[in-house]
Amino acid sequence: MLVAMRSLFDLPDETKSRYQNPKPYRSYNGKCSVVPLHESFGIDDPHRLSTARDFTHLMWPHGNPSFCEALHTASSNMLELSSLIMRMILESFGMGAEFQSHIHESSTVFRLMKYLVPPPFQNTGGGTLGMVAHTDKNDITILCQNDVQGLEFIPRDAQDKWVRVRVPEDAFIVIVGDSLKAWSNGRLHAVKHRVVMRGNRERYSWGLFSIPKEGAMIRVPTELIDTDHPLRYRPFKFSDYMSYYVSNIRDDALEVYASI
Ligand SMILES: O=C(O)CCC(=O)C(=O)O
Ligand SMILES: [Fe+2]
Repeated sequence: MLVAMRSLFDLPDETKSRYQNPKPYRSYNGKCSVVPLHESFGIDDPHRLSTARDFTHLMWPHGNPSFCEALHTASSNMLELSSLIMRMILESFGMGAEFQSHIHESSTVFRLMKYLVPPPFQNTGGGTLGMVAHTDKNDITILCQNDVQGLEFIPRDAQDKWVRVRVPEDAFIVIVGDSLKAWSNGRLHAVKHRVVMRGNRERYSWGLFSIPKEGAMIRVPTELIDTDHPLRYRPFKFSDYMSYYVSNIRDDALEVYASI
């Protein structure tokens, strides 16, 4: 996957910019003014071979079978892992029977990300922001990276204290997003995270974002409401929440949008 990603990000900017998609966080996004070190693509469902082929063909009209194979295989395997983890989460709440409907109601976005080395004048001890602080909006995210660290998060009860994650080699990171937080009635925490670049090596990361399908409703199941856990979120359509977020980017979007 890393070899494949290098070949993708090494393409000329004009080629990468051919990838446009009206949905948020999909189109090629390169070196924007807020986070100039960051470049990314978001591809819907490349575990479907036809999607992986279409994307590959757009970037390499003469073909690039090894890229296509890497994209298709990584996204298929990470989808399997994501489904397994989702099944474990549902079972831990005694709701394993919901798994089939969850699968039926989800789709995926596979994101490919590169972070450049900060320029010398910015490459100081504090580091340079590679991705702004956010919570993921989807259900769960599975991330992989090369051996360049940079991910930071705020632990659940530590107001604004950023902690650096040291991701072991070949490990996956699993992040709960706002949708799963809302569905679980706040039992699961959607962690705030960001990327900070330090040092002199480029960082590559790639992730599978499991997303509620267009039109899917996020509704707290009655089994997860009791006197210790009164209902915290009203039912909402994921796509409406996404539209709200995109036009009102704010840290507490879920609470403002859906809390009771
Ligand atoms: O690059 C990373 O490790 C983090 C990416 C991330 O948080 C995201 O795409 O939502
Ligand atoms: Fe994220």
